[in-house]
Amino acid sequence: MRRISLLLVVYEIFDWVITLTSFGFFAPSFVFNSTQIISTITFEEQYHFTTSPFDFFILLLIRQLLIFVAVILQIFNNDQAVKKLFIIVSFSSIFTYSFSLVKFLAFSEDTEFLYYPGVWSSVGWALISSTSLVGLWYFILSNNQFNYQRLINNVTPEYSSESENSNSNSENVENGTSTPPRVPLHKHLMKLFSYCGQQWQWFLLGFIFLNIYAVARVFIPSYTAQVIADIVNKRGLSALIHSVLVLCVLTGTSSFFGGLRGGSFDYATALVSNRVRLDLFTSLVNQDISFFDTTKTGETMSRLTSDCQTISSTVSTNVNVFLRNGVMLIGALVFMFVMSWRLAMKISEKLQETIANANQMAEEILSTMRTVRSFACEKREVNRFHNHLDSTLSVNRKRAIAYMGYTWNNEFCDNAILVAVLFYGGHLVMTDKMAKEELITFLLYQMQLGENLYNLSYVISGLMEAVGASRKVFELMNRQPQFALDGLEKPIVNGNIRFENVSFNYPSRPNNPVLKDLTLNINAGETVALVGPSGGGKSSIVSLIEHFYEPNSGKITLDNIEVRDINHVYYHQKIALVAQEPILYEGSVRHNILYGCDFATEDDMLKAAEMANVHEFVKDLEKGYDTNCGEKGVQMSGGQKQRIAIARALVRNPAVLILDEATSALDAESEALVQQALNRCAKERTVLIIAHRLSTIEKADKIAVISKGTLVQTGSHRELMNDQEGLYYSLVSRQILNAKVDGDDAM
Ligand SMILES: Nc1ncnc2c1ncn2[C@@H]1O[C@H](COP(=O)(O)OP(=O)(O)OP(=O)(O)O)[C@@H](O)[C@H]1O
Repeated sequence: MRRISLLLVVYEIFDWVITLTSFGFFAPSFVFNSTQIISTITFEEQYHFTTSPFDFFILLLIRQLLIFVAVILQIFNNDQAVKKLFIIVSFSSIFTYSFSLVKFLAFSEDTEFLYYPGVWSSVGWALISSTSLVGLWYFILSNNQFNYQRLINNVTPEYSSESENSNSNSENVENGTSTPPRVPLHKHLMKLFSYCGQQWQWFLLGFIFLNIYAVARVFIPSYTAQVIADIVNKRGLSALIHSVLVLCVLTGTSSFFGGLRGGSFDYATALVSNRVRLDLFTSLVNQDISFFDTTKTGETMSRLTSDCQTISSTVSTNVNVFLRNGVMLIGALVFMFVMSWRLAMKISEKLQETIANANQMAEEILSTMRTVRSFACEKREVNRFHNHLDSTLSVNRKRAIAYMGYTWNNEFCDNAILVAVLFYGGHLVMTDKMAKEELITFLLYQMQLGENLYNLSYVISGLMEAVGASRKVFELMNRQPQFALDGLEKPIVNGNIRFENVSFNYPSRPNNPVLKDLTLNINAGETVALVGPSGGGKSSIVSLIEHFYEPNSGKITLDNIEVRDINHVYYHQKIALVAQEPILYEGSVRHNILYGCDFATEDDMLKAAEMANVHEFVKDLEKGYDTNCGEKGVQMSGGQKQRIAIARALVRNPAVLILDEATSALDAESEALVQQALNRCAKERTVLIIAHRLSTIEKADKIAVISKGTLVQTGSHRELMNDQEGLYYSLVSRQILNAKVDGDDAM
């Protein structure tokens, strides 16, 4: 509040001093005459529109009155009135701007006035103050979040700031993260432009072409007027040909360089787009796994595709348009449309959000079409998608209304100036104070000015659209993972894994302890089976060994070195996981086996494939190891996928192999093949298996029974079966361990 008041006082002092001092310079010299000020504001001299600067005094009083009312409203916190006043402020600024130009034209009726410093400073200050008043208002609004939010919410009622905040807060509480502070607009813009800055060579080249283009364009109205005047005044063919030729050269030059400019900026846009996408993708793949537990894939995809496209194309296009117009018109009516920008920004933010929701839903449904079809839910899903599209449409409707108001504003400004110039210019021509061609030239420049103003305001709203689209993108880009993968150690690994008093809960469920003070030792070379009731925490132990999460307390070590201190890439060469549902990528069998293992040779690959029983089926395929696995491995059977996944784990010759119910989804024959592969590779390394099949468990050197996040029993099958009171015994006898087995494999 203090800052705003100080700013207003400074502005008021400036306004008074410059406006009144200008009156003291209403003479063809730089000599200051204070009596001139008195005589102007007290009407001592007779008022005449073309000679008296008294109008500027009236404009000053209007501005001062508006500021006074603004301060009072601020004091009384009357946000509704603040909002309404802004419309008056905008119109007063548009009026001041238009009026000052007309007044300047009036002064210039007598060319002597053009030598009055007071004329220039009065008109100049009126133009500056008309824009700065809106700027000042913007400052007041942006310092008053509550007012601003209310203002926005009046336009998009279904997105009330309260519900928005509460939603994001509850989401964040779930995520276990705090709400990221909203990045100020200027920082946001700086970041946006820094992306353009990285491609400065292309923008510079475009800018050079642009300057040549602009210089040629600036002369076109003048020579167009010349051609019209030649025709109207019947100056003869040679004069006409001369003017037309000059016009041809000018238009040719401007078109040629205009094209080069366009091409350069277009290429720069593509480069910006690449950079933004790459940075976002890099940030995403470096996030901790808990981020992916709570973030919807469709939404992230939408950020990566449509949002990034909006950012790069709008920013670059606008840099292009802005430069083009800025070169042709310096100092413009930019701040006039502050509200339109803010609206454009907010609406675009909402729009991207609704699009992301619709995309997310569509992706989820299209990738699970079998389930949808088997439950005959097509119609239901179409309706759901329709609802999402409706929300997008409703935001689009708001945008259309905002755009309408914004166009009215622009058109009004443009046409008001045109009518004023026509009226006054017509009067000058009729009274022989101006030549016809001068008026035509003036009008053509005036139209160009209008077009430039229009384009500039378009730039601003476009930029705000980019800001809206980029908020979430930058939020994701700037998101710091909850823990860094910055370990440096590269020890020689034997494969001893220890959990020491480990407690853990998932960040998305802070109040749900998963592991409680768990201590577990897995010796190097041992095969250990984790068993226990569903939800007991077995897979969570694996996730912690994989370093997907960090424990809340306690230590997890590999050969006595904390997992977090070991180099991330090195660690995952030594520890390999075959997950319950093996994930294959689009690409050849070879590509999938060698995934993330650049150091392995073709021989290593073949050895791993043989050990995992992959070779046996690949050799019969027409393209062998070059056979495509299809998206997510759809072109492979379950057993084949599983075996390729095992080969992928083995190719890095890991010291620790983790198998998460790796054979549970297979039929007996495939299972036998996979099992054979596993038995083969269990030698010479530590193996940790989460298994429900007794046949697998029995063979383990040690069985760890995990229940409700604690280790309740350890020992060999025989030892554990001796304890008839123990959980293991009851699990086995209740046949829970072999619940997923179809008969003969069971105990
Ligand atoms: N990504 C996750 N985010 C939040 N909670 C989770 C997550 N994964 C598992 N949980 C919860 O953690 C607890 C332990 O789950 P975990 O998968 O480790 O059990 P499990 O012993 O492997 O079970 P099962 O034998 O059924 O696979 C459960 O209550 C589960 O709901």
